[in-house]
Amino acid sequence: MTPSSAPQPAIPSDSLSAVLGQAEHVQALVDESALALSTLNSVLGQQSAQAQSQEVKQALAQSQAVEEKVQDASDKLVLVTQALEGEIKERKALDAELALVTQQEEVARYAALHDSLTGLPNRTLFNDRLEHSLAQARRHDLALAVMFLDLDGFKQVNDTYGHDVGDVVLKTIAERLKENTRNDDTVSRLGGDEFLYLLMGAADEQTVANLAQKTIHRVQLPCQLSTGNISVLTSIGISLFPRNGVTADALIKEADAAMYAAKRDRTGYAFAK
Ligand SMILES: Nc1nc2c(ncn2[C@@H]2O[C@H](COP(=O)(O)OP(=O)(O)OP(=O)(O)O)[C@@H](O)[C@H]2O)c(=O)[nH]1
Repeated sequence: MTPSSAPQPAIPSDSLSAVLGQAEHVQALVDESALALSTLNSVLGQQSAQAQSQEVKQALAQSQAVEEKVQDASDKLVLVTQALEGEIKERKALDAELALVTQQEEVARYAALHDSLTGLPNRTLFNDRLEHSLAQARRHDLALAVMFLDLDGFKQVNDTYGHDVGDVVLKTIAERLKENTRNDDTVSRLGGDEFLYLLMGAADEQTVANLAQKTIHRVQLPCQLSTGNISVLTSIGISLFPRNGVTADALIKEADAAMYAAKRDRTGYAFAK
């Protein structure tokens, strides 16, 4: 993911740190040369002016001029190094800001696509995966099924034990549904006590019916809570691609209607007509 709002540094701080290392190395060499020249000049300068030959006087004057230049270069290098250090500090702050923005964008993206209570994919992500799976199913002539789950009498759990206990039950059931899901499949929480299940490559009706039966069984296993064991039942409606619809909306609608029939007739699960 490329964060859009984060400022982008032109040169990474690592590269600048390498340049700073080189500048410090040059600084050390220049300082060394300045010291050597200064020592030499002071030794030469200690001879009395009369004792100095014309050549020595000239060499000394040149050498002193070079010493001044080297010292000047050393002073400038100090300024360059300081500027580089300041730049690196700024770049590091920028890097940290960039990492934070990236992390915040990831958190926001996750939150936008998942249910906050159970951590399951939400309706948006489910729709996205269903659309994608439908495209694959059309292209490769694959079967696909949508199961719509709605817990039975869940309101009673909230009313009897409180909303917090209801939340724990929802999380426990979500965990079981997730464990029951194969890699290609997706289980999502639609909201409230409703879940959607996308089954890829559902070979035949009997296989889907078996999975629905297994899911009903897993959901109704007692949830062991500190307040005692709570069991909830679920009703499941199933729609098949392409028999009951060829779009995501149609398949979910048909599965929803079948779920109501299963709830009404107390059959556990029902296929869309
Ligand atoms: N604890 C908890 N309860 C929720 C949450 N979201 C929705 N509910 C409750 O879940 C219940 C769902 O309503 P219904 O599906 O009509 O309740 P039900 O008793 O299962 O009804 P049937 O499906 O007809 O059996 C309502 O009581 C909501 O208040 C949630 O996040 N946590």
